[in-house]
Amino acid sequence: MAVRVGILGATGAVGQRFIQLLEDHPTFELAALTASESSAGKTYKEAAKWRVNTPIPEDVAEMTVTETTPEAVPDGVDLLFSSLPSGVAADVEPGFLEEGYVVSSNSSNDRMAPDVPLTIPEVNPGHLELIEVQREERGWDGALVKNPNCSTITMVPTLAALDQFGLENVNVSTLQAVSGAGYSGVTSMEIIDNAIPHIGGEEDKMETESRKLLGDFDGAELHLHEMDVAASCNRIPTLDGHLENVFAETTEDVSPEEAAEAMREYPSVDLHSSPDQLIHVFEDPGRPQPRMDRERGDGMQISAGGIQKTADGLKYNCLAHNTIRGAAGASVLNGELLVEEGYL
Ligand SMILES: NC(=O)C1=CN([C@@H]2O[C@H](COP(=O)(O)OP(=O)(O)OC[C@H]3O[C@@H](n4cnc5c(N)ncnc54)[C@H](OP(=O)(O)O)[C@@H]3O)[C@@H](O)[C@H]2O)C=CC1
Ligand SMILES: N[C@@H](CC(=O)OP(=O)(O)O)C(=O)O
Repeated sequence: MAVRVGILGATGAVGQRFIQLLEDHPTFELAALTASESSAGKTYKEAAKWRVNTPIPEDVAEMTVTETTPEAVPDGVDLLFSSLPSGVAADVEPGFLEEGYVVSSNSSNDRMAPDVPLTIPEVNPGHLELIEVQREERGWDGALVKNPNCSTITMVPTLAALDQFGLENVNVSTLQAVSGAGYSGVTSMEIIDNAIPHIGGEEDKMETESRKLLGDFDGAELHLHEMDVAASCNRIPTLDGHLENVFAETTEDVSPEEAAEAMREYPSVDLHSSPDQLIHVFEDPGRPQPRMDRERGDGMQISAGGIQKTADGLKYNCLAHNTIRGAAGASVLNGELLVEEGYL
């Protein structure tokens, strides 16, 4: 079954990744591209400054970009991927949901709303059932699903694997690539020969979203995981791939070997964009590294390594591609889950 999809914010950095990932997708057929008023009416190749490392698909290059309104989206589109700036998304996403669209959104607005599923299909697919609560409370026929922040999604699968040992406190320090800030986010003068020890809003997102992702949904309400999470977020001069140093305290004693096995064996799911193995664990303590490991599993696999014991638990490093697993790929995977679960 082909599902006709659209991209809200299709000309942006994440929008371009969506187009790349949707080329030759077995289920999704791209039928709508939206952006701001200044791009509307132009062909995609005129409107977008294409910066992805594969050519614009020829058919997409000639498609006309429309305004980001429900009326502008052609008939027959059922699923929308959203990569709008979060302030814009907060204003316009509800209009699409009221018109009955299913929206898989990468934008950060509403991620912590109690009736919005924040999902990683391999970690908490059951949270999708919050859609029923959402429809009841908001009175719309559509469905809004969010994927987490790119730094959060890099760490959470590894924590999900360790949760069986009783996660109590988690501290994490990040080394984040410049693409996370968008093409014009940090200037070369700011970042070359430098590191910036602050990324606005990022620490709070890691501290809250991770507890929601690992929380329990009881059929009516979602209860956050009880662990405490403290994050320190840093921008470094890599292009893509967020590397993170995690310190996890557990109630049970766990050896590095047991932790590595738990991560390696943490199950993936049978969806097109999900890697065969969710977490690759390196023996070499010098891995993972952004340049060498971000493309693993077509950018969808999480890498981990350097697992060592601490007084109260473990420390290790993890890494993921921030604009694929951390953004567009995460939304596409959520779209595949929505299809699998019958929401489309
Ligand atoms: N860059 C990244 O790696 C990551 C980004 N994100 C999040 O994804 C979202 C998009 O980020 P990114 O792609 O970098 O952003 P960009 O600025 O590159 O792209 C923004 C997109 O939104 C459109 N847009 C802007 N304003 C409006 C408006 N008023 N009405 C309709 N469309 C509008 C733009 O269209 P136009 O070209 O016409 O201006 C463009 O298509 C953000 O919420 C960001 O926080 C999340 C994870 C990673
Ligand atoms: N803040 C992230 C990217 C981002 O836009 O995150 P979010 O999806 O939470 O808005 C980074 O700079 O790497």
